[in-house]
Amino acid sequence: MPILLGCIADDFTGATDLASFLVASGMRTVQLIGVPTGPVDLDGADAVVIALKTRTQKTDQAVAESLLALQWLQQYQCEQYYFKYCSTFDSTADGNIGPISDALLDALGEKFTIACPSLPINGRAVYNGYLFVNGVLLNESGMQHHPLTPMTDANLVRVLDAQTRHSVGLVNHQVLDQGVEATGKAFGELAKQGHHYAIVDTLNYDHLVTIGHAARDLKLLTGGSGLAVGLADNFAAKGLLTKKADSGALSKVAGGIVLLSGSCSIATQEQVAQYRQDHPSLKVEPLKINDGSQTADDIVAWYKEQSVSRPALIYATDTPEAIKAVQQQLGVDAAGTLVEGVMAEVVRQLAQAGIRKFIVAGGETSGSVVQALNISAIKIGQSIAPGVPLTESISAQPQLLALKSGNFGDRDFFAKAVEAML
Ligand SMILES: Nc1ncnc2c1ncn2[C@@H]1O[C@H](COP(=O)(O)OP(=O)(O)OP(=O)(O)O)[C@@H](O)[C@H]1O
Ligand SMILES: O=C(O)[C@@H](O)C(=O)CO
Repeated sequence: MPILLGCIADDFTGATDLASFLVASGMRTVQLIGVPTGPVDLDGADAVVIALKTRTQKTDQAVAESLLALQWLQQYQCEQYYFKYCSTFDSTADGNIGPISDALLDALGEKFTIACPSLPINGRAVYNGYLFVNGVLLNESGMQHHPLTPMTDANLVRVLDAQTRHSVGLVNHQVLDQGVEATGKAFGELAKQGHHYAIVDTLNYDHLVTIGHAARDLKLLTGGSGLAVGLADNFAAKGLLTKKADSGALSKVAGGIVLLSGSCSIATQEQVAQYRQDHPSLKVEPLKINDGSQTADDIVAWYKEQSVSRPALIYATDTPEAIKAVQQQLGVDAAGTLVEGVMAEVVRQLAQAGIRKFIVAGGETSGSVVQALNISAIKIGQSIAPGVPLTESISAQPQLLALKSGNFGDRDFFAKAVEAML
C-alpha cells in the first residue's frame, strides 16, 4: 500500500509536532520511534513520521540513520519525502541539517529542494533569509545559549551554506506575495542556476500554504512542521487523498502522571517556574548525579511520596549560566548525556511501578524517555498547544505522552497537559 508522505524527523518532539500538523490537515498519520526492524501495521496511514535522534549525533551516524529511514520509507513508494528539523534550525557546529539533506537528495537522485523552518503560529518567521523568533533575531532569542545547539547566526543562507556541499539561494517574501505560480517559478530558476537549496521567506500562514502548494512536484521537502500545512491539498487535488476530519479519540488511562523537564529553553524555564508555584517539584542536579550524591533511586523514592492529585515535576531545567558551569566541569556532551540518562532511568522505574502518563519537555529529553519506555509507535490525538499533541503509545498497555518541544507552549502548558490526561 503506497504512503503519500514519508517523513524523517531529527528529534522526537519535532516528529510529534509534524505529525500533529499533518493530522490537522486531514492526513491519517502514524509516528514510528526509530526505523522499524520488524513488520509494522500502518493502519492505512497517509503519512508516516519516523522519529530519529539525529540532531546532535555525530554527523556520519546521523546521515547513515537518516538514509536507513529513507530506505525503509521507500518500500512504500511515497509520493514525497520530508526531512523535519527544528523551527529554530538547531544544528551542531558540524551540521547536521546540511549533510543529511545532501545525502537524502543524492539518494533520491534529486538536485533541488527547499529549506523552510518557519512556523508563524509559534512566532518563527523568515524575512530576507533571516530567522526571527517572536520578532527577535534567532541569535538574540535565547537560542544562542542552547546547551547542545547554540545558534549564533540568524542568516539561514549563510548557516546552511556552511553545512552543505552545494549552493543555497533565497526566495524572498515579495515573490511569496505573488502567489503559487511565481513561487514555483522561482524554485525552478534557482535550480536552473545550479542551487540545490532555496531558503524560503515566510511571514505568515498564507505564505506557508503558498510554499506547500508550490512545492507539490518536489520529491524531497525539508523544513519545520509549518511546511506541512499545504501538502494535503496537493494530494487531494491529485485525487490521492480523501481528507479525514478527525484522528479518533485516544484511550483513557488511569493512575498517576509524572512531568519531566530537561529543556532549558526560555519557554520551558517560565513553564517550570509557573508549575512549581503550586505543585511539588524536584531538581535534578547534574553535579550531584555525577558524584553519586543524587541518584535515580532517590528521585523515584521522592516521587512516590507525592500526592497523585498534584502531579509532581522532576526538572533539570536551569539558567544558561548554571548550565555553562556544569558543562565546564563535565563537558557539553557528557552533561547532556548524564541528565538524559538519569531521566531515562527514573522513567524506567516509574513505568515498572505502574505510571503510564508522562509529560516531557525537550526534544533530546523526550527521545531518552520514549526509548526508555520501549515505545515503537504512537498515535496522535488532540492538540494541547500548537505543535504539541496528546499522544498514545501503540502497545498492549497504552501510555499517554505529551512531548513538548523546548520553546513551545504558553506559561501554563504543564497544567494544560495534566488536564488533557485526566
Ligand atoms: N542543568 C543542566 N545542565 C546541563 N545540561 C542540561 C541541564 N538540564 C538539561 N540539560 C541537557 O540539555 C539538553 C536539552 O535539550 P532538549 O532537546 O531536551 O531541550 P530543548 O533543546 O529545549 O528542546 P527542543 O530540542 O525540543 O527545542 C539535554 O541534553 C539535557 O540533558
Ligand atoms: O520545530 C520545532 O521547533 C520543534 O518541532 C522541534 O523540533 C524542537 O525540538
